[in-house]
Amino acid sequence: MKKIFKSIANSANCLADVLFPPHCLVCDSGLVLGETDVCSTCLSTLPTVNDDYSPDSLYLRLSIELRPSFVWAYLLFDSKNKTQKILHAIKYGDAPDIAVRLAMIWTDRIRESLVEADVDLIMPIPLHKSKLRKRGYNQATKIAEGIQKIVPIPIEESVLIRKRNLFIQAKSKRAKRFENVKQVYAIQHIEKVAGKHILLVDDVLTTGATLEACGLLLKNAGAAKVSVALLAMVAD
Ligand SMILES: O=P(O)(O)OC[C@H]1O[C@H](OP(=O)(O)OP(=O)(O)O)[C@H](O)[C@@H]1O
Ligand SMILES: NC(=O)CC[C@H](N)C(=O)O
Repeated sequence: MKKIFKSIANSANCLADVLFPPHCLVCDSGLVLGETDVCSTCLSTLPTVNDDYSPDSLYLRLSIELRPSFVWAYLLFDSKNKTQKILHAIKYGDAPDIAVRLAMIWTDRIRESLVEADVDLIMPIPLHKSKLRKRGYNQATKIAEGIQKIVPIPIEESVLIRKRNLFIQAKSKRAKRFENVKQVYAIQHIEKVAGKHILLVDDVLTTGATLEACGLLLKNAGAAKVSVALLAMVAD
């Protein structure tokens, strides 16, 4: 029975591909066999932090108080660039799979340093439960899943919580972003944090206010080290 349903679902997918051929999320060209979400040309020409920008500026955006052990960011985000299109598709366009895939590509490149960093737990920046219900997934969790497929570190989602849903960072000006994050995040089950090296994961960093707020909560709860991994960062 399961097999019959599977083959009906496969045929429906094939029919949908014929009627509505898939297009690249970035350049809108038709995708060829083997390509999903983003065409290989766009994938190979995405602006990356290391190639196009100094990764040191990411450290500078996070406070001395947080002092992350490692910071990683893959793509450079600029208004109207390819990265913005991808991140908007991930966040607002119901395209979570590309988040997993990009995280896998990127983790494969940094695999050695990630293994060496000896991280105990991955914690995606949480969404408020009402937003999670509406979006259907947390984009940061999808990125964490991609990382985990390459380097198997447990993902822990019961510690960091988003208790208020009042603000959207993407719509706020710089100073307001630091105000927004106060009182928004909280932690529970702090026994899971003590002495651990935690890798905080998010889709994009702009001011660093979100990571800072969550990272300091974890440090104050006894985390031994906090590191940071971002699919993208906004250029200064
Ligand atoms: O570095 P910052 O200035 O803090 O900005 C980064 C944050 O902004 C976005 O969240 P946003 O509230 O826009 O969206 P979401 O909750 O809908 O994912 C993004 O997902 C990061 O979490
Ligand atoms: N949340 C962010 O800071 C994303 C950067 C940008 N404002 C965008 O969404 O296009």
